[in-house]
Amino acid sequence: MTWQPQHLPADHPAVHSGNVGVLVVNLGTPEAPTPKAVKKYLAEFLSDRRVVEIPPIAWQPILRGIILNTRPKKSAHAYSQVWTEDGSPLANITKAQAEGLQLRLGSGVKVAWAMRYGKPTIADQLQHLMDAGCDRILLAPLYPQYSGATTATVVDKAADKLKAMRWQTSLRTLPPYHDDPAYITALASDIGRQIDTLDFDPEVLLLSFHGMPQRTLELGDPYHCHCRKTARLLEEAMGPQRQGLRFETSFQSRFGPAKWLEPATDDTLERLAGEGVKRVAIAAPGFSADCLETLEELAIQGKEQFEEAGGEHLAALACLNTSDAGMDMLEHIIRRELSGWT
Ligand SMILES: C=CC1=C(C)c2cc3[nH]c(cc4nc(cc5[nH]c(cc1n2)c(C)c5CCC(=O)O)C(CCC(=O)O)=C4C)c(C)c3C=C
Ligand SMILES: [Fe+2]
Ligand SMILES: [Fe+2]
Repeated sequence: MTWQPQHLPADHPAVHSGNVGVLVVNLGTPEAPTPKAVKKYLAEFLSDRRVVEIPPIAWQPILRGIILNTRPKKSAHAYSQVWTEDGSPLANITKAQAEGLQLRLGSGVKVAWAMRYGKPTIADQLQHLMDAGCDRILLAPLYPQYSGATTATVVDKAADKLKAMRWQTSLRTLPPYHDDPAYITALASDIGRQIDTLDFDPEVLLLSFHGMPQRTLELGDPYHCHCRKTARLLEEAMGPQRQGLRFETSFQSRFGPAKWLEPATDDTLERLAGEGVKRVAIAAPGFSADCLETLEELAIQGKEQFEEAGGEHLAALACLNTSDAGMDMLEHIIRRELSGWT
C-alpha cells in the first residue's frame, strides 16, 4: 500500500512507495506504413537537432519544402515490405524485449518501453512508471554504441520531462555497452549459431553499422570508434573458431548530400562481388532489434545489390532481438546498473 501523509488532500497524487523502474528505449517508428504516418514520424525525427546538426533556419525549409514532400512515399513503400500484422518490427521487438526483461527481473522491478520518436512516448512511460510508485528509474537506451543522435537525445527527452516536475524521480542511465564482454559474447554466440544454420558457407562476415555524418566524428562523437571497437572485439572473439572467414566493417543508410562514415555498406557489397566473393553473411550489431534498416535495406536491397554485382548468396542475419543470448545480455547489463537499488 502507498503511504500518504496526513496533511495532503485525498486527491493528491500518491506518494511514491519506493519501487524501481526500468525504461527501455529505442529509436521509434511510424504508426503505419503510409506516407501520412511516415511524414509525421520523419518530421519529428529529422527536426531533432541531435540528429540533423544544421541550424533550423537553414534546415527547416529544406525539410518542410523538399524532404517531407518526397521521402515519405518512398519510405512508406519500404516500411510496407517489412510491416507485420502486429505493426512495426522495431516496436514489436522492443515491446517483447521489455516483457522478457519484466519476467527475468521479477515483480520488484517495473519494466516499461518507449520510443524516442512516435509512441509510446518517453514522457508518458516515465509518468506511467512513477504512477506505479517508481522513484528510482533506470533509463536504458538500447544502443550499444553511444552517439549524440541516439543515446544522448533519449537522455535529453527524459530530462525534458523531469524539468517540468516539482518532485523528480531519480534517474540513472545505462552506459554504452559496445565493448562489454557480455555484449560481445552474446553477439559471437548468436551470430555463430545463425551462420551454422545457413545452407552455404560464407566467405565474408560483413558487420554493417548505421552511418552518421563524418563531421560528427570530427566534432568528437565517439560513435565511429565504438563501432570499430565492437567490430574488432567481435572478430577477436569469433575469428579463432572461424578460420578462413573474413571480417569486414561498413556503415549503412547514408542520408543527404554530406559525407558519411565510410566505407558504405552498398559500396562494400559491390566491391566484394567485384573481387569475386560469392557468399556473404551480414550482421548488424549496432541494432538491438530488427527494423527497416536491417529487414529492408540489408535483407532486400543489399541482397539485390550483391547479386546484381555478381555475388551468389547473401544472408542478412537477425539482430539479437529476444534471442536467449540477447536477453541474457540485456538482463546482465541492466541488473548491474540496478545494483544498490534492488
Ligand atoms: C542505431 C543507430 C542509429 C543512428 C546512429 C542513426 C542515425 C541517423 N539516422 C538518420 C536518418 C534516418 N534513419 C532512419 C531509420 C532508422 N535509424 C535507426 C537507427 C539509427 N539512426 C533505426 C533503428 C531506424 C529504423 C526505424 C524503423 O522504424 O524501423 C530513417 C527512416 C527511414 C527512412 O526514411 O530511411 C531516417 C530518415 C540520420 C539523418 C542519422 C544521423 C545522425
Ligand atoms: Fe537512422
Ligand atoms: Fe535506410
